[in-house]
Amino acid sequence: MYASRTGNTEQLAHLIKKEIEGAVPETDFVRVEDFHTDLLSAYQICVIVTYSWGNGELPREMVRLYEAIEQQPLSSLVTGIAGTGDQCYPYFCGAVDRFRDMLYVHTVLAVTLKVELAPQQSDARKCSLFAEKIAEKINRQRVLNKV
Ligand SMILES: Cc1cc2nc3c(=O)[nH]c(=O)nc-3n(C[C@H](O)[C@H](O)[C@H](O)COP(=O)(O)O)c2cc1C
Repeated sequence: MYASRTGNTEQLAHLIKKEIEGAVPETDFVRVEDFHTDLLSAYQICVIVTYSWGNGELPREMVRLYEAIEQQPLSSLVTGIAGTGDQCYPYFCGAVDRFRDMLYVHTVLAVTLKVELAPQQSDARKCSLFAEKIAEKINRQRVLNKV
């Protein structure tokens, strides 16, 4: 799930999606504005990709998702949070940090990733590691749930 104004975060979301598809059989790829938060509990994994706004704030369109995760019982949802930002701003990728802190408390947070503006070739490896961390966490959850 992603939010993007000028395309950097959408590019990052596509890279992550490509990597996750190699690790997870069935995925949906949606802009956050098009996602019904009532469906969150139907998913095993939720990956959020966001830009930052204001002074390291969440984009307005991400607030509904943030609050829904905070309020719903999603303690076995495996999550990952990634984002793009600009180091010129004092709070680089602040929205990633805000999500990270909330997801750590309310879900099974597997991984975080911050990328400077548009993703570069060197970020592809980071996206691959991001997907690996998600897959590892899902496998661990499966083992734990069997015990
Ligand atoms: C008004 C404004 C405020 C921003 N505030 C921040 C910020 O606080 N922290 C940060 O890391 N980036 C900030 N950015 C940079 C964007 O998050 C960055 O350019 C991002 O890659 C945009 O993603 P998008 O192309 O998907 O829209 C800001 C950009 C604008 C225009």
